[in-house]
Amino acid sequence: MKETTTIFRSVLPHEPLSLNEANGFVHIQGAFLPKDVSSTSHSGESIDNTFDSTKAELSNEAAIKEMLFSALSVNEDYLPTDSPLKHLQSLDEFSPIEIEVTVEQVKKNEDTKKEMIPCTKARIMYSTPYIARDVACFLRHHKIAPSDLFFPQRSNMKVEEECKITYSVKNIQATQVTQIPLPPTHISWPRTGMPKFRRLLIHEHMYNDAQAVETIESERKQTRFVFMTNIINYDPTDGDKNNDKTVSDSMDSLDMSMDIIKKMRSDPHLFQDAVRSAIEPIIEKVNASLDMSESNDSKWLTLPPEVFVPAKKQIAPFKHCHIGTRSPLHAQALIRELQNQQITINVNGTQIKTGKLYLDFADVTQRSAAKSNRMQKQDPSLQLTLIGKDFDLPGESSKPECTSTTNDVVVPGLICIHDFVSEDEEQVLIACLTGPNAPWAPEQKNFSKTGAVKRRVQHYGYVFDYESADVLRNRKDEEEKTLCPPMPCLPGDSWTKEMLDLFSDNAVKEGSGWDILAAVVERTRQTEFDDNDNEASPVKKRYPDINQITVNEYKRGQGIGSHIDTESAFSDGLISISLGSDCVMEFKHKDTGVKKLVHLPPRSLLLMSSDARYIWNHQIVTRMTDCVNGKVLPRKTRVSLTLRTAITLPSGEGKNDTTPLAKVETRVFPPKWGKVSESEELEDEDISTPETEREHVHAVYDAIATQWHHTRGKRGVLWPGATKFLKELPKGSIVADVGCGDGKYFPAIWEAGSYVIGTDISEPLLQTSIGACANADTNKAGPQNRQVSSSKMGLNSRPAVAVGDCMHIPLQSKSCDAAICIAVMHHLSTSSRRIRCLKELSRVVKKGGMINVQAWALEQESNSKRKFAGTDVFVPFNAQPRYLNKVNANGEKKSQESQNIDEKCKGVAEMYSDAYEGAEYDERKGLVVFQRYCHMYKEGELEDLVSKIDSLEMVGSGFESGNHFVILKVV
Ligand SMILES: O=C(O)CCC(=O)C(=O)O
Ligand SMILES: [Fe+2]
Repeated sequence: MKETTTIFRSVLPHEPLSLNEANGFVHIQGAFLPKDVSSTSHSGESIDNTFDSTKAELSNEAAIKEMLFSALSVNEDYLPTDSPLKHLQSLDEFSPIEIEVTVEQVKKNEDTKKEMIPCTKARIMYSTPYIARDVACFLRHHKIAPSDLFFPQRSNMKVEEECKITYSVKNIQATQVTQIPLPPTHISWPRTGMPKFRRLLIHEHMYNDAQAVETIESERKQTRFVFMTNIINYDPTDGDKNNDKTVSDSMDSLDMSMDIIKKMRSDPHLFQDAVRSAIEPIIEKVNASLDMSESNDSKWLTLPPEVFVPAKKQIAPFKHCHIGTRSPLHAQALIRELQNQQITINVNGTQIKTGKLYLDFADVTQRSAAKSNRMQKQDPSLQLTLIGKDFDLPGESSKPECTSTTNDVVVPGLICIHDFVSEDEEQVLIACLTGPNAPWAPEQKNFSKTGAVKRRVQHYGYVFDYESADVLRNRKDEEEKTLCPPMPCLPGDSWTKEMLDLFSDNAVKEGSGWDILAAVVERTRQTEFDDNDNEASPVKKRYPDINQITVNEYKRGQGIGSHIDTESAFSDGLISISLGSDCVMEFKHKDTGVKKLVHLPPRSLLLMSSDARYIWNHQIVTRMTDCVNGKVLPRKTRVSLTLRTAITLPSGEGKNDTTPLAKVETRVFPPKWGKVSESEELEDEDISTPETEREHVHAVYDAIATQWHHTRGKRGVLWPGATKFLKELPKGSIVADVGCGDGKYFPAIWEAGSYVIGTDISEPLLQTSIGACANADTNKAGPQNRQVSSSKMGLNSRPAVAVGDCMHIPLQSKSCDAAICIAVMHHLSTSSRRIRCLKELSRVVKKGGMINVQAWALEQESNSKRKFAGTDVFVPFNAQPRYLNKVNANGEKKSQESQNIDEKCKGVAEMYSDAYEGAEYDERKGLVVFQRYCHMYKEGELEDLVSKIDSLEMVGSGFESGNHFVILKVV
């Protein structure tokens, strides 16, 4: 960390965090000491003072820094399950950026003034103040002792052995600190950034308790935040060409051209200014009634309130805003005057009538505090006392993010079966249907990049064409490549229920989502549904002809407009299976308009038949939460399976004389769009790079290279098996490290007395493997040094590295004595490419030479935080924009050089998600989330591949740290 004279101060409990601050800092104290400084160990035993600082390569402070860095960094798997740190480490971005450590003597306490004890202080820098806050809260709330931080890793920590660090028993004291000076007055809040708001819970501040009010007043002075919603109910997803013309809650009187929406989208200040001028008169009225002579604070009361508008990317960007007021009186006046009102706002000269406004108090205090408060009971009646004036509670529709509840819904023909799918099945199904092999309908293949979020869909068997509202085998132009993927089916027929369950259990173990989908379809076809429509003579209903699946993915906040599924396209009996999230489906009678709200829990099956299918519209309203029997259920990503029977309808005849279309099914997984080649063999020969790998492997590593090296490579956690393999090679071997990445294994190869030639397809990653050359003069080969130092090597040389694809390793045949290929094969997406990689390894290694291949395993240890729900999955990587390569304002990649964008970190993060395919922007954290394609190897799978190659002999195989490995000999 750079020397700095800037003073750090604690962040106050109610202080809004500043987005001006690119980094966040946590200060921890009083915990861990090198043995030579302290006199007793944490267990109270006296310790030997054998610490020899001349032996240690690092100073005490540097050693502690090293350990802290390692302990607080996210490390794949090496923390035991019971470590409290596991919780914190579930996210990559929690890795510290810099740590500054000082060890000093401090007075023990005031009474024993003389007694000085050693104390360690560290200031840890994180990428944003929000992460720093999370870490500080975590350390405090979990009462983390130094031993919790370090002990679990002892075996992995050479530094610890060398430096003999000892621990005090006291918990680590953690505070969030900042360099930003306190605002000069209590009335200011950051104007340039958006504070993170949350709803203010009534009981939190107990406004009806005079004493509490006083305390809060003195703490937070006069600032109050108000949330206002239903301003403009414009939802950009409404315009989709779906069968679902969204009948959102939009107000009837809204008469607004797309033009003004476009203008507002390009300049959110227009909306902000419009709201600000609309509320100004109310504030002025309050100000006029105030006695300005009363208090010193009077001058600030006249300051205007601040309007915070949602970020551009929000689904309903002009629906709500937050208003920061200078006084509780302002806030109350706004809530009183505007509650349930429709007002007219002036956007750049255009008059827009708002919906019925709903306002409530909001806050910017810590989320964790809010969370614990939320556990306490809430009394909704307090809402009225709070505002201090009787007025009608806003109607259901104007309540933000919440629906009302309906118990015992009766819609004739509607049946909901809970737990139709098991939790295990659900997990694997979701991983498969949202994973790398999912055949999204072409126009919706990409992750959403703009505000107009499109629901992604998949079709199997028949395409539902949203334009013609009909079912088609292929899309309009009849081209073969537009043939829709067939439905996955079971092997053979005559499946009993027991056989189905067994089959599905096994598919769960094998991570095969397609088999589970096939089993769930068959289970549905076999289900006998009660007929709640016809209680007098109950007949069971069955739908054995189901021949079409539509998969809908609803990201949080997405929905589907009110509709009745096309009658001429599908028979009676529509089935919707919900996965991943609760949701409320709204049914509205076609003629009477009667509405019924139905709660669909995850894993449930909903059958719409007879009336429910033909005379009730169904809809999922776009919103973030649902309210079921008084309980607010936040929505998560919901994946639904709509199972239907596509039909031909002879003209002129009734809906009962329909013929189901033929089933189109397959056992070739993953089902794909287009004509499936007759001979699978032919396809197997193809080793060209699939798009999935380009976007979700190559581009990702190029983009994240710097961070990868910084947060993972540098810590140099090596698989012991690989190190052992290297040690056993004859000294002086030339070792090809295929897919060497940032050269994590280079020092180990050197230490084993061999020479390395590293190849990798990612040039930026390869750059980091040679970048540490400048450290050659420190004479150290260590985790910080990828290559070998001058003293050890006799030469000031760098390792030989080359950019190259493992499909064509850029080395001559038989040029190496051995090869390692670690964590590479799990990024290859076809079996032909996996076989080719092994063939290439065997080609470059001499006869008799050894090869070590390691790849991620489907089967993870029970204590691992990694769990893979399928064989082909996306594994997210949270990237901090500051590490990413440069992009310009249009989201185009500019160059490979990495840049420092501390200042504008948050603001530009969005651009990165535009520049990189398969990356999404996490707004809350200001991070770019990349999805890495991974194929998880089942036990024995590597061995099977090896057996296909004559020139390779299996010498050993095994499992370590979540990976399968094979040791091969070239014969
Ligand atoms: O997602 C759902 O549950 C319903 C989907 C639906 O109504 C449709 O695809 O027609
Ligand atoms: Fe539908």
